[in-house]
Amino acid sequence: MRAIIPFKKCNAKSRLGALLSEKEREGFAMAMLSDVAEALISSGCFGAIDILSSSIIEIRGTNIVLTEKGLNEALNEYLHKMSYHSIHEPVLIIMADIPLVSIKNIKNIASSSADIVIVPGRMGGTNALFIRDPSVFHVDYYGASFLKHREIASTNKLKHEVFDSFNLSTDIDETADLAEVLLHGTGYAARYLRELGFILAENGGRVGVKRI
Ligand SMILES: Nc1nc2c(ncn2[C@@H]2O[C@H](COP(=O)(O)OP(=O)(O)OP(=O)(O)O)[C@@H](O)[C@H]2O)c(=O)[nH]1
Ligand SMILES: C[C@H](OP(=O)(O)O)C(=O)O
Repeated sequence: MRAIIPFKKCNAKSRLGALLSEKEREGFAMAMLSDVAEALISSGCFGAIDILSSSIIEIRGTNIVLTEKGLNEALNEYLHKMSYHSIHEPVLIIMADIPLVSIKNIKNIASSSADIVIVPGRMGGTNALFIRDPSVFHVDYYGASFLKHREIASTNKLKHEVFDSFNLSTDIDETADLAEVLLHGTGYAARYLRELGFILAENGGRVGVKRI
């Protein structure tokens, strides 16, 4: 089985622009990517971990596949190339912005008997996708991609499962999401935010963050 992480480094996490400079957003995106890569490596489930990006990135135990294409185009080209080269191997596509992911989460997905495992992100996204046979599936991210991926699986008559997990559904997109990293994170991303001076703060009854 192989893992694929799409990763945008240039102007990464633009929705966090109110609190973090461009350089800090890139650093934070790299820290989250490192957490995801570490969980994948430690799970021992993958023969290869490929990062699809337009930037040259070095993370121990991973390969970089350079591409200038957008998210969907890059991933679908990757899947298509696997079929073209007769590589019949399941893949796990996993986003780089889910730093709470655990080794157990990865092992649970990898042990599923379904053809497709869809891990929803909050507000309609797809945070991870296990695809047993990449020749019969394509991705369609953005918008309500969770619904689109479920539809693609149904149309292709593939047995699919929805994976329910707090860690995996927590993608870090907006300012409020940073609180989840400080509350639950134990890795690079949580450390990065703390080093920048982020702490938890009361925010009208809910927990938010502030920078000191
Ligand atoms: N290779 C590649 N990966 C991408 C691209 N756009 C987003 N990604 C990755 O896809 C995943 C989900 O993307 P988003 O949540 O939109 O992250 P983002 O684009 O850094 O954040 P925003 O700028 O706030 O939209 C993350 O792992 C990103 O690094 C792209 O154009 N190419
Ligand atoms: C790429 C997109 O990510 P979001 O913008 O929902 O974090 C999705 O999951 O379809």
